[in-house]
Amino acid sequence: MPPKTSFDWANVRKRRFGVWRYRELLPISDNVEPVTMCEGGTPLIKLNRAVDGHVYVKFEGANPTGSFKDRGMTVGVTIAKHIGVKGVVVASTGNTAASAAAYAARAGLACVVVLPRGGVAKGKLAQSLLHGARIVEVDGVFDDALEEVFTEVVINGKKDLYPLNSYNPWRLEGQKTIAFEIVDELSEVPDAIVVPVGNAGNISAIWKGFKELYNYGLISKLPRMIGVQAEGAAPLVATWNRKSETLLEIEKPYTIASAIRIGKPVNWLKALNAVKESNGTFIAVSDNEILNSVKDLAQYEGIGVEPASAASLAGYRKAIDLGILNRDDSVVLIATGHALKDPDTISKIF
Ligand SMILES: Cc1ncc(COP(=O)(O)O)c(C=O)c1O
Ligand SMILES: N[C@@H](CCOP(=O)(O)O)C(=O)O
Repeated sequence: MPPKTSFDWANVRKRRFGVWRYRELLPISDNVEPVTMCEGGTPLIKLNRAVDGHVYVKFEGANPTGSFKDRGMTVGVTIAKHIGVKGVVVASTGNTAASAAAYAARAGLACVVVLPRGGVAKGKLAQSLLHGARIVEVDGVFDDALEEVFTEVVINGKKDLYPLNSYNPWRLEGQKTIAFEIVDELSEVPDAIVVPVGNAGNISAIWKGFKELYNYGLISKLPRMIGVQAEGAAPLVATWNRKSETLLEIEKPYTIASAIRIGKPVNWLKALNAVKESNGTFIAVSDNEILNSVKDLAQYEGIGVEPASAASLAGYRKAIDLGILNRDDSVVLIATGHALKDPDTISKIF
């Protein structure tokens, strides 16, 4: 017998479509007021021309700051405000920073963003500035920025700044609602979910969401989780392919998709478990395949995404070629961020 929950699809569907529709499945008591901007409730768009078959894009670029990070931030910043911290801190390739800055502003909290110098797309940097974050730049890549947050804030215990990268479990609680929305809208579970992977929080969170629905008896099957990384920044693909029990880190990750230019994903073990338990896999795609997918989503479907987001379409195509997925499988591709985030890279396509 599955455990009991007061959650009921018919009831929750009376509420606005978005993260807080699923409040019964978020571990936050009713008396806590959310810091929200109506995040989530993003479009699930069936692809007509870029690929054949039953393939949908979950367009997370439609969130308030233009990426899926807002789902995690609404919950994380709600908790930060509730526990009474002065501010929040994140390391970021740009989207986490933009989202943290916006939600902190809304909550009246300070925000410090630690960024890899020269490694953040223009649109994202502008968002952090716009929302009043304090920007600290470090030499190196995202992993060095996260190390800085770990040593300065977590290890040295600067208690007035609350860390909000995706090792913070509240972030994943918000992001798991992607799974709830997919089931809510399709009224069934797709055969596979294809997710671009960087720090590996999102794939872990989405799997957590599906498993919760399953464990509560609200769905009767689980999807396969397919994680996609860029060839030059694919520590999880290497770890998976070589069946390593420790993470095979990449010291100098590089890909044109700066959002997933990450060599030491903090959620690597959760992500490996998600893929293993779901009978999924990790796939590497080239920068060219990513850029072609950006163009195809834009020009065949009208969907404008930043490069990292298009890794899901590139990964889907590769999964079909390799026989990992069939053309008649129903598949949801997570398109993680909006095209306007990274105009410079996109203009290089043409
Ligand atoms: C646009 C975009 N796509 C994908 C990812 C990867 O998500 P995750 O770090 O949760 O694996 C990120 C951030 O890391 C991102 O900003
Ligand atoms: N691409 C991410 C990297 C950090 O991810 P997080 O989910 O751990 O915050 C970003 O936008 O910074």
